[in-house]
Amino acid sequence: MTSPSAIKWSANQLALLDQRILPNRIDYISYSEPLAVADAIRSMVVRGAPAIGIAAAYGMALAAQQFANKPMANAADWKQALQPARAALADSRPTAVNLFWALERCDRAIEEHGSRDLVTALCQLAEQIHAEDIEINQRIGDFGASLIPANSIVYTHCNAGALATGGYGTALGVIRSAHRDGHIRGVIAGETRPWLQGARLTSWELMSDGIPVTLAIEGAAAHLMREQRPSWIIVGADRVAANGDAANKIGTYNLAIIAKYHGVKVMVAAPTSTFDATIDGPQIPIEQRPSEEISHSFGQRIAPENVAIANPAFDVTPADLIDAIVTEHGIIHQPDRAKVLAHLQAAAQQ
Ligand SMILES: CSC[C@@H](O)[C@@H](O)C(=O)COP(=O)(O)O
Repeated sequence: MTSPSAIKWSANQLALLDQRILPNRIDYISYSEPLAVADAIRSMVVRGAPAIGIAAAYGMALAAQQFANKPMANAADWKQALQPARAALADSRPTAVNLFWALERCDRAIEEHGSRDLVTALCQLAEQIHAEDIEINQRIGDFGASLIPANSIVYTHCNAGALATGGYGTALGVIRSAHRDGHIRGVIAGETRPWLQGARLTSWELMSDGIPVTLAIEGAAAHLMREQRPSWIIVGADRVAANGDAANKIGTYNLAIIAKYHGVKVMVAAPTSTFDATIDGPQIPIEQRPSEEISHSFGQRIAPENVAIANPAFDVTPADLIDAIVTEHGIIHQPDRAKVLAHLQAAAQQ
């Protein structure tokens, strides 16, 4: 796999690959301030649900480093000291539940370590979350690939690749594993307005790995599904709810409806850290992004001044349009509440 890492951590320093300028420039930005990490998440320097969670964990490690030389009596002192950083990170992007999952793991580390070397503990935890994610994606990739028939064209949306995760990717992990198995004839990547993750990131990631990819605008999806007969739509998720509904990049719901009409199957590839068993699909908070992302393109105004703009960053695909949810623990076929909860219960026992 040849894509550069989205997140680098060495000698207790964080560097994030600036995904806003890919693929034209490969630049890393260094971070020593947790509030700057929150800004980096909000402004899409780092994006993709698992990568957001990993970056947030490193943000908490950086926050702890700022208090390395201040005496803390107990966990409550640490919690209070780290609260502004935690609040800023939690406020950065609302839909990706991996963000809150990572922050909750940090909360538990604070409780466990109290006044004992919490700086080291949070640094180690962030590194562990990062390393685990790569391994998890490889498992998702192999489970997902087992569903891809030989000689397949598959269709993906946004970027759920190495760039969106610790490495390897979720949806692109499935595609990587299926390509390794010789089952991929081609990948169609939807360009993904307005941030163009498909055009800028997915096509670049797949080309770097020698996986044949064709870039298309979203409006071509129905036409391409009829003409090219992909075997699967394969996407990632920002949050999978208890009833099996899945929030992912805006436009995923459209694709799932078009797929149903054309008899194309829909796969959601996501780690169990992307599940939120506390709510159903309709309760998933949907991030609304700034209107300038739609009214402007490459710094140039393209819509009339003052036009009303809707810019939801995600939509929710109902479970009955999803054929398989693939996690690091296996495959949930035709997901529903009972299957999702049973899968999570079994995963917790492993
Ligand atoms: C493995 S990434 C899964 C999702 O986070 C991905 O499909 C997606 O929608 C990313 O959206 P983004 O707005 O680029 O963060």
